[in-house]
Amino acid sequence: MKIIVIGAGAWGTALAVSAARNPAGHHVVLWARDGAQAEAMDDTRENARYLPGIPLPRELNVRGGDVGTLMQAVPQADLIIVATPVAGLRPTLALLREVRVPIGWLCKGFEPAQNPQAPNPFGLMPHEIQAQVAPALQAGALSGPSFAQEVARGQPTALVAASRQPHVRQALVDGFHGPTLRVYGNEDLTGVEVGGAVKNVLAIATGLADGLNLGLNARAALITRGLAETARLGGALGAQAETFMGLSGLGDLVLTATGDLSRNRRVGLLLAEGQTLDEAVQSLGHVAEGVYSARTVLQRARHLGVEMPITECVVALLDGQLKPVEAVAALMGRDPKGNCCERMGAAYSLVDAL
Ligand SMILES: NC(=O)c1ccc[n+]([C@@H]2O[C@H](COP(=O)([O-])OP(=O)(O)OC[C@H]3O[C@@H](n4cnc5c(N)ncnc54)[C@H](O)[C@@H]3O)[C@@H](O)[C@H]2O)c1
Ligand SMILES: O=P(O)(O)OC[C@H](O)CO
Repeated sequence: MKIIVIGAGAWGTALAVSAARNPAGHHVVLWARDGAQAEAMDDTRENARYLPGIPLPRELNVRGGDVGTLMQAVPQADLIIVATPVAGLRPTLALLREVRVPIGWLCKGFEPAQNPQAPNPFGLMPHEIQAQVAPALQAGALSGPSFAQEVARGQPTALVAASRQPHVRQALVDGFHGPTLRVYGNEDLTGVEVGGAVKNVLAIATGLADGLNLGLNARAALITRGLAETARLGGALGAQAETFMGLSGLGDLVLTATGDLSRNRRVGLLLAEGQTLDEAVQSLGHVAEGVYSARTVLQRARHLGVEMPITECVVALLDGQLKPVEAVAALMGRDPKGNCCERMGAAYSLVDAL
């Protein structure tokens, strides 16, 4: 297959490396918007800025800079991957709107509201952005628990190819399934996108709780209740409940909330250390989508009448309305409702210990 990966951040580079090493013998082009970055990567055979220490295989073609050059290469592709953050999805899909080969995006997040004055002021999920700017595309998402560094090193990983169109799912499987990377199809694109976006918000919360030494019990409570609020939002948006028990739901939530390679978890840890949000974001050097998605997730939940208490606390923290210790107290100190064993009330003593 001929595969173009647009976006040479950590994840686009890792997947391009993985596809180029695939025994199926794909022809892979990795395209960076920064021409100088592309040249440096081609010279040194390393993405020193976003994925240092991983040699780029000889088979991987690195290109960049001129969008015209990219658009010349596009007609020869069998599969196009948009590897930008959510912030780059809208313009990139608009550029590709006439393309008729399968397209997959990798970003995990909800877009911030474009125009707060509009009649429907909510930010969108990736597939909703596509429906708006490029409705005729054959498209879907590649998601699931996957740190770029591990995929690039060839460590075993399982992903989800989500699309309502079976041939798009198949193209994503054909492009990336291999000896160390398993790719499973799922038609529930909404569920996969909700899982991928909300876990980033929840990872900020677990990073914060871990940074304040609340302990492993609190972390497990946050993950469990976080999964419950993710599934509530997903259900209200039309997702299937079982998606949240799979790789792109529970799987990605556990990885991101507990794995120290996570940039979102790192934001929570840095805030707990006393850094400001700006300092935390700057020091990452990579995108942490939860920072940009949290408000939209909450807006959509409120609009649908869905309760998302952990997301509420993360938004209040990011907006500076709560200090880290106050956010954690708010997270853990909710009134128990219904079945109290299932509620955060079980963790009250952790707050008292603060
Ligand atoms: N890194 C991972 O392990 C991983 C795994 C799965 C999914 N993702 C998701 O993939 C997406 C990309 O993550 P990443 O790790 O590659 O990020 P990164 O921070 O490593 O790199 C971001 C890349 O996007 C480019 N970029 C930034 N803003 C842009 C814009 N507005 N338009 C176009 N390009 C832009 C940058 O130049 C850079 O090449 C995110 O949504 C992330 O949640 C990342
Ligand atoms: O580093 P994070 O927090 O952006 O998470 C990366 C991946 O989404 C994990 O699946």
